[in-house]
Amino acid sequence: MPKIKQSFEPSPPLRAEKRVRREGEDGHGGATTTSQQTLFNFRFGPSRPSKPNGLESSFAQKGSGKNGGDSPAGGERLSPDPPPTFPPCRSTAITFLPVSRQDFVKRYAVQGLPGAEVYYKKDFVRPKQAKLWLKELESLQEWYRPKLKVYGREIQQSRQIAAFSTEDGLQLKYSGHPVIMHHPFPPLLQEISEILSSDDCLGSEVRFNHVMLNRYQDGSIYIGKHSDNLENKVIVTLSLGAPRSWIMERKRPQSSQKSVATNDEAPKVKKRWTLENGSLLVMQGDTQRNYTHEIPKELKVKEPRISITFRQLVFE
Ligand SMILES: O=C(O)CCC(=O)C(=O)O
Ligand SMILES: [Fe+2]
Repeated sequence: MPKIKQSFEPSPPLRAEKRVRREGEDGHGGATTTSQQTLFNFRFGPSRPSKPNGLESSFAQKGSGKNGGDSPAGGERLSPDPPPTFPPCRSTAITFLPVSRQDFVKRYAVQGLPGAEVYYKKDFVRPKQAKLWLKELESLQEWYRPKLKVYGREIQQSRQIAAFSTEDGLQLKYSGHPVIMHHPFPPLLQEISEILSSDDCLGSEVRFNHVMLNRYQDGSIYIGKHSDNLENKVIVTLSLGAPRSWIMERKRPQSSQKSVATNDEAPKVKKRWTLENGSLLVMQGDTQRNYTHEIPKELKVKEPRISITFRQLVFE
């Protein structure tokens, strides 16, 4: 694959490109252009720093041609490059690391949220591509509305969800109920996950073992103020469809954490912005510990939205 220097616009991932062609022909939006530039917008910055902790990237190895394909000096090349190999430990013991690309974190850090580590890129995927992905995800068979127990009564959640993991046996509770977890990721989610975990994007050290989808039929469907479990070390949300408001609010400090000098509580911190169609949001670090988030009701919104939340679920 030819490498374009000074640019972080990756070559089109082959499968993603084929997929768009096929869907254009199917009439879902009719976009038949296959140029990467019209679909994705991963340009994060001018330079790619070296990988943190000296980790070797399995993605970087793919195109390096170093896996046995190099011939000895002056020697004849006897066999074609073998298929790429991966470090043997990767399939069983995956290392999870947060997003650390300096070009990304500097450029997309959300200001004004002390004690949180949040990044937002408004135009991660072209709006047309985001709509195509929304359509494809809507046809998944795994959507369901969990039943929740509220004051002893069973009610059905209005928001549809679908959950997937990379490994069998990953269990999760959702409002006290076991989540119906499927594995592996469906092809589209696997493709997007690989795009995110690439050196052209968030970095090959940023990997995911769980994805939770949320479907908001319209603005009457919402998600109340909450924090996700601390096991969610990194959550990367791709928003598809209707733009929706997003509110983050600092949790009230415990009384013991009040300023001793003034006995004042820490000032309220609340921030609201819109998660656009095709946008990318990253939450990591102490964000869940210190902040709640929510998507409020907005009755003026008439279109559906799907959020894909790629997660690093790590139980310590
Ligand atoms: O839909 C979203 O963007 C947020 C979903 C969310 O907060 C969650 O699934 O925990
Ligand atoms: Fe959440």
